[in-house]
Amino acid sequence: MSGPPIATVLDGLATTAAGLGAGEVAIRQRRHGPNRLQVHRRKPLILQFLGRFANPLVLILLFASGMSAATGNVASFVIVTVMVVLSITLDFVQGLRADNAVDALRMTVALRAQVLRDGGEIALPVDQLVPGDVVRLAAGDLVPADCRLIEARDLYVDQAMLTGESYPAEKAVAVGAAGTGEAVDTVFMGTSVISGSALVVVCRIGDDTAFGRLGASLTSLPPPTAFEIGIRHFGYLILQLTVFLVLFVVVVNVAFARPWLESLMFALALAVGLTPELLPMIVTVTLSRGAVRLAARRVIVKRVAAMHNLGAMDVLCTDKTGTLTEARIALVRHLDFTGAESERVFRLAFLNSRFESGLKSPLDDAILGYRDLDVSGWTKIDEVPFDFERRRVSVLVADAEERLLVVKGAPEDVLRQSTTYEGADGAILPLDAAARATLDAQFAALGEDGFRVLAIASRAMGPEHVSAALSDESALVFTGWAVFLDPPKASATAALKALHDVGVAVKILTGDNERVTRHVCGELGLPIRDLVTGDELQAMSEAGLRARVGKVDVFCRVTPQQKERVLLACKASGRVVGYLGDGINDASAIHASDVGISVDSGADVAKEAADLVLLDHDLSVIHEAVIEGRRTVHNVTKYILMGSSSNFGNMFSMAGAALFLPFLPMLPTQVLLNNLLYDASEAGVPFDDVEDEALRAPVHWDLTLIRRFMLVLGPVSSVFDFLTFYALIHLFGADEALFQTGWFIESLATQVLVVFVIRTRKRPWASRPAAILAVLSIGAAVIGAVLPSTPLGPFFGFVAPPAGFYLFLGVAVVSYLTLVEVVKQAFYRWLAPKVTRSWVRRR
Ligand SMILES: Nc1ncnc2c1ncn2[C@@H]1O[C@H](COP(=O)(O)OP(=O)(O)OP(=O)(O)O)[C@@H](O)[C@H]1O
Ligand SMILES: [Mg+2]
Repeated sequence: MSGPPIATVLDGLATTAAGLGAGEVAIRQRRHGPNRLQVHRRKPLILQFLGRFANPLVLILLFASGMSAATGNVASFVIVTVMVVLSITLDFVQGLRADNAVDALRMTVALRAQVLRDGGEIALPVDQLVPGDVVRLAAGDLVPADCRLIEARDLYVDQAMLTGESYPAEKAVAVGAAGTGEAVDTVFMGTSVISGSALVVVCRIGDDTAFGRLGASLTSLPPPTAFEIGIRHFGYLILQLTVFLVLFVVVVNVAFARPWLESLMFALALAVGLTPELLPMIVTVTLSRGAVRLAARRVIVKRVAAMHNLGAMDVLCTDKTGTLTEARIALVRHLDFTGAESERVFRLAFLNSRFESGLKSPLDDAILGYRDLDVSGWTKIDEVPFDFERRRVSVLVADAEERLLVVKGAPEDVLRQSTTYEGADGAILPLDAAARATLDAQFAALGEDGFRVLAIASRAMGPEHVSAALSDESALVFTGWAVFLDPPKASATAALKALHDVGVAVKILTGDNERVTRHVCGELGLPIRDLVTGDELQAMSEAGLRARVGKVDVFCRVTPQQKERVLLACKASGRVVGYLGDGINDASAIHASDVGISVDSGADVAKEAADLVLLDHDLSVIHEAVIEGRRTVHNVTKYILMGSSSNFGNMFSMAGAALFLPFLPMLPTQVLLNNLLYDASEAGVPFDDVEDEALRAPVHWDLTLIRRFMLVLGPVSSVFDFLTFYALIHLFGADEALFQTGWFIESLATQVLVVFVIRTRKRPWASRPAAILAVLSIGAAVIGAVLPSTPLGPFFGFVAPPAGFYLFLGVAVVSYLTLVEVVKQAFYRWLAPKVTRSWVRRR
């Protein structure tokens, strides 16, 4: 890793064990700035705004209108410019407000570090760290900056993010100054603590870190969701149509030897009209609105794009502790081989939990919280930290008389390493088949009653034994059971039912054993069709797992890797899969899922990998999040269906009209005004309501549906346009200006008001639109109808239409909407594709 050696950077950073004082922190904050990466900072607002103009269509349009200004048509230039600026501003302001809202929410779940300052220890958002801060690291933490170790115990970090090495790297305080190199006593930003603990001093922050200097290359964006890909494909579809229409119009006009500049501007205005330029804004605003609504339920959406996957999610995998059970685990018994309460068992369990320095689990908290014990006579010599493969933890401790390796862990795993047991009066007896059978029966009985159990074992060590290793965890003496109660959560049953009712299947992926899990499921009324254990999983082929995974409701005694494997198999079988978990052992599964969910109190690595963070560890809010996700997909789809049917039909007929009319069917500025009013009316779509029926099942983005909708309803709109042409010319004897005016009014009214039909699959009157959408849509239609008769009219080249025209307009609009309604009903009954599972996001 490049950059100045950390030792040099450290010079002059006088740090005491008390941490920095407030005054010093302020000075350093001013000098070094926030501990944040450049790539995560936003561009200045003005650049963001100007960036919106860097759209080829807009540029050509501005250029062309500049040309026409040069040839005398200044009004057109002014109108085009104002319209472009207005439209971009509408988009920009709405989008910005949405982004700000989401950012503010994200801040509330920002990662925090345990920092020593002013003699105390506090949790601070990591961006407030300065060089010289003293930070405490524990298993599951993300390293917040480049730091040098002051103290470390069995510290292993995952540096794959920086070095690509997938195996854990051991870190230790360097002994002596020489020859340390940079890596062994240094931990880097972006890496994570796998096990052990440390006290470190911050040396480099933000862009000065090794991670920061690698720049944007590493902090690559997550792969797009299927919804994002779908939207992109929709963009391509529109682009093809646009190119086709523009070329068509230009060729026709050139063939008829019409004024080329005006023809070009007309073609460009059509292109602008066709482009769903509001789409990004609609998507952003819809998502952020969803995120804000969820925040009220104390669910923070970290990555808004995941909302769509949430709407499509049909399987939710979850861990057990804290989600399905109360997080408050209690130690209730400490039993010896005979099944009697034993002080010795408690003392060993207590020693183990007390001296264990790695990952503290709720089980440790339960042991330490049970009763205080004086262990001042004991010193800790070494430890073999807990990991989720071994499922046990050992500490090597000594007092005046003896030196002991104390082991506690999952009964299966501890018993496998035990050869003897402590009998009633402290006698060490061989763990023969009969004794094992007794223990198995005890363990089974406790599990049957829903108790979680850890086995406690020990091994006497000689004084020459100064460190503990994995190989010491053998020939153990089984001592007894620590028995815990982890009662099911009262609210979980209702939460599970709510999810089931809206088409989300729940699977449990737990590191705990089968009996306890069955017991919890029984209490919660969760049926188990099929159950697979980690050992069975190990023997299963990928294809075998994929075929079976759909019916398996519970996976137990699974390792973190197996959790991830189950998730990937589930995804590969065509499901959109969420994962809810809070531990280090859940991080890779969260990462592999379509919707990763964690809790605020969870491990850093789990929070970091998650798309959603729950402020309360509560399953019931997931149901609401799912509904919110579905709502966003529905509202974005509405906008797209609007744009691709009615708006598309209008632009299409305009291009067609250019064929046989001796003049332009609408002036370029009128086309742009039409488009602006249409856009303004659509700005209400993100706020629209979605009927309950549409929220009852997972929703999938479906380009086939959109394409068919376009092909069926686009022509319906065109038929009406041509009827209007006919009426204007033959009923009202329209000249150029009246024709353009009449068609402006009619096309705007139809394409804006059709939202009331398209927004629902039900009858329009059976589903009420949001007030804002109704006001904007009706407002746009009315403005369009009235504007030509106002003093502003002539400015746009309009004339006041005769009274009879408005009668015609009323009839035309009503019959158009009726026809669309009839076609819509037929479409959803016969033509719409049945729900496909084609859009599963793959990472
Ligand atoms: N601190 C500990 N000391 C000893 N053994 C432990 C400790 N924590 C966990 N274990 C063992 O490891 C097993 C798996 O851990 P844990 O239950 O936390 O996994 P999990 O997958 O997160 O489960 P859950 O779904 O209940 O959250 C436990 O059932 C227990 O046997
Ligand atoms: Mg867990």
